[in-house]
Amino acid sequence: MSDIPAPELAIATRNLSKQFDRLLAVDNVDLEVADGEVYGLIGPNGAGKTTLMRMLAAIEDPTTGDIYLQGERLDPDRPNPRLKRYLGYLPDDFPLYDDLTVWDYLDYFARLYDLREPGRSRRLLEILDLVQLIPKRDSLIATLSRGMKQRLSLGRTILHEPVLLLLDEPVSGLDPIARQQFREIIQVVREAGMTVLISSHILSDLAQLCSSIGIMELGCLVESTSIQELYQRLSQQRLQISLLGDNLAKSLDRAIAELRNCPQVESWTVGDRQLTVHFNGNETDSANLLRQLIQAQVNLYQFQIETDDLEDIFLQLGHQQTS
Ligand SMILES: Nc1ncnc2c1ncn2[C@@H]1O[C@H](COP(=O)(O)OP(=O)(O)OP(=O)(O)O)[C@@H](O)[C@H]1O
Repeated sequence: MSDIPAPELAIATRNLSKQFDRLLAVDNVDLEVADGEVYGLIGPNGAGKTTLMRMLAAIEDPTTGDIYLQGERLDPDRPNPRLKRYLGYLPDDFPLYDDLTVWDYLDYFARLYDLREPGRSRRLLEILDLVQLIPKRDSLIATLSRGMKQRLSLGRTILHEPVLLLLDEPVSGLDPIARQQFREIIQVVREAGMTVLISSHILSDLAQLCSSIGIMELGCLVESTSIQELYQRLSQQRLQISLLGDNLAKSLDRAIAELRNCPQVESWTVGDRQLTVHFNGNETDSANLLRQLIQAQVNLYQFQIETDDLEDIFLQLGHQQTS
């Protein structure tokens, strides 16, 4: 791809690469993120996600290739102040100043962005409300929990009303409640029209948040597609059939005979009082199979359809390093 990308793409890269000495950290990446998307970037440790984000944030210069933000080329040799204003970048290791209060910290950055009063205080209050930190406005940053600190960092990132957010592992180390709070904020930000590129190893979070997913491996973007398309193409369906202990051997024989006769059954494994069946049928097919099992007097107490989630799909693709 070497065409000029369409302006409705919030991000487009063309043949983007980054070489560190002999290591090609980002290898010829053509990334496209449409306006208004939440795009999840996943991949094993060292795949090149942070390096890619740092180039998009204009912190790292590409070795080769081009970056377009909102259709406009990011020129590494020029300061690009307008493009940088589009962007809010939350790195994975951004320092907070422990002995400032929450308010003073945000106020400091608001001044750097040249926000003037009375708009500045209004914006700070809006941000504190969004990141659920109004009760903490006068607390020292040192006294905040990790989740609060991450929400404060996110608040700092969106102070200047960017249209594109780059979030590098923003939920790592957060507990489930803190992650949920973070997801809620991202939903609000998305509804406000921002485009979000987010990297994470917590794939269940990305599955809930993202409209598209990109998978990086050894510097290459090996998948980039909508989450629906990814599920349609790669998600497998399983039936879990749990058997009662009474007459278990007989039940198992009868169940296996029915599975053999069912054209939608691809294979099965037998566990402890449990059959896991790879099944490619629809709801009617599974209803028919259930009826057959009951008519054959299989002593079952559970018959459940399960579908691969994003983590299953990722592992299935062989990217074993992600937690
Ligand atoms: N400044 C640098 N100098 C030399 N090598 C670097 C530099 N920055 C990154 N790398 C290397 O580039 C590769 C990609 O690193 P990067 O941090 O982009 O991966 P990642 O996908 O973000 O990993 P993680 O999931 O662990 O954060 C790694 O092998 C890393 O060691």
